[in-house]
Amino acid sequence: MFEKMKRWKNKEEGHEKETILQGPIPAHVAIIMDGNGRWAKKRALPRMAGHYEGMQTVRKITRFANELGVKVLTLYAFSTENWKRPKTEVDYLMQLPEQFLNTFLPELIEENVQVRVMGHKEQLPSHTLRAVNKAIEETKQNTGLILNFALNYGSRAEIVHAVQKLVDDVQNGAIQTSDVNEQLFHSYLMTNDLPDPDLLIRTSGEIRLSNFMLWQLAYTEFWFTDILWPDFTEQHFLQAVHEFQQRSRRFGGV
Ligand SMILES: CCc1cc(N2CCCCCC2)n2ncc(-c3ccc(F)cc3)c2n1
Repeated sequence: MFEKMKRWKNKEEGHEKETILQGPIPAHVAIIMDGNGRWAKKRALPRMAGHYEGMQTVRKITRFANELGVKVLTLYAFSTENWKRPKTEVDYLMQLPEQFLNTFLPELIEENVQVRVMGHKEQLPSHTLRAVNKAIEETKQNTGLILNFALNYGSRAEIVHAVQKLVDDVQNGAIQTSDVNEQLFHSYLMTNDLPDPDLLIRTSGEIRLSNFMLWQLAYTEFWFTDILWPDFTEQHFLQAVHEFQQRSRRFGGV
């Protein structure tokens, strides 16, 4: 009876962190942080207010994932397609890394978090690049959670760039065509020293990958939620990890 009541409580009120910690914790969690504009629109606020609130959720979920023992947290912060947004919005977005790091870098260092950025950094505004490079440099010795921001990132561009480098290496004799396999190809990707994501979370009800980590997500468990990113909480994160723990993962086997 007690166990039934406890299961009912977990189902009704969410999952206890202690219960989740008894099961496998996904080593690499990737999140497509969607719904910031819609969150603002629902409140008759400018879109930038949704991005600002979404940034607060980044801090909250980073702390919590680190507490849970997640090893890598990859956050899709800006896609190569986002440049098409209005200039005022892009300009606002491009100052968020500085705003986030100016506020939270001391806390990230305190919590032993290592900041990384994957994407085509060379196209970022110099002020943005300066801020992220400073954070990368100041946290590169940290051994806790790897906080990996996908910034000006597009998976198809990543794959094409990997093929170009691989073809160059075959042509200059660094490798043979017969050497090429999935493991070697992975070494040419931006995530070459990271494990593939075990769990992908996408918020705001969109059910698509949006050109995100197309190679790396081949065996990843997907968890989609209607929750808008600014409203995403530790409890939602626990729910996603709980569902991850419930799924038998077969990697294509039986
Ligand atoms: C450049 C676009 C962008 C957008 C953004 N949003 C807006 C869209 C998604 C929701 C989260 C808030 N955040 N939040 C943190 C960063 C960030 C990036 C790199 C870094 F080293 C430190 C922080 C961020 N970057």
